[in-house]
Amino acid sequence: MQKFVEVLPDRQAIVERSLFLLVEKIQRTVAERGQFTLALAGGSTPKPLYEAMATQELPWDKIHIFWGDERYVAPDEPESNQRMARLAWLDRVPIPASNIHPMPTGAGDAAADADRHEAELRAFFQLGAGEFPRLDAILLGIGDDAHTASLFPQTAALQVRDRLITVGQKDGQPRLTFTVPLINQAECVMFLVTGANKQDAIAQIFAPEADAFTYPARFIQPQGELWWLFDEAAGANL
Ligand SMILES: O=C(O)[C@H](O)[C@@H](O)[C@H](O)[C@H](O)COP(=O)(O)O
Repeated sequence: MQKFVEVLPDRQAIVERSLFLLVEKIQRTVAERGQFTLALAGGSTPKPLYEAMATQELPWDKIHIFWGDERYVAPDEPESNQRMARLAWLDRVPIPASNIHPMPTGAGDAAADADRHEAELRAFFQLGAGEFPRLDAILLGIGDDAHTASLFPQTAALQVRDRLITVGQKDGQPRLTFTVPLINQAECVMFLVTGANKQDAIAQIFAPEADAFTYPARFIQPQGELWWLFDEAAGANL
């Protein structure tokens, strides 16, 4: 694993830096392998990056979009991560509809939809039993409780090691989420973190010793590159 930690002046600087890194990776990977697989973070932090991605001239037919987690709501609900990314970005570029792979939330049963998405990913990546796909990039955020994706503290999702997709729980509400092993298989994981309210979580995530079940982002140790992009407020104690 190669780890990169950058504290940037503000949110706009994070947008510009992450845009540069992502566009460069997309162009290089598509040139080398003809495809780029990217999983999006939800929440509010990445939205300006998604808006900036919508302005880029990229080989959209070679880019496949996934989500690292999804609230268990319909895709037209305000809390939907899929809805945010489509409005900010995907509806504004000529990416084929078949290149967009949202987490299903329509079965009325989160576990059934998790199984369905697991099967979709296994088919897309043509996986054999027990294999995990290596996504080219996974974008992630951090909650002020040090959760990432929908891997929340002291939840069963943190222990799942034999699946790609599982059901996370936030305050008793189900969410679909990438598992720790799926995230850690990635070529590149990029955390985008802003705001002073994340300082304590970051301190625990970067501490030499701390309990990963209490601070779940500590479980994220990808095979490839690990990028942490902070604004000064979030990265003040680094
Ligand atoms: O579905 C979600 O909400 C995200 O995937 C979640 O993990 C998010 O990245 C963090 O909670 C940070 O959220 P903010 O960017 O809004 O601070």
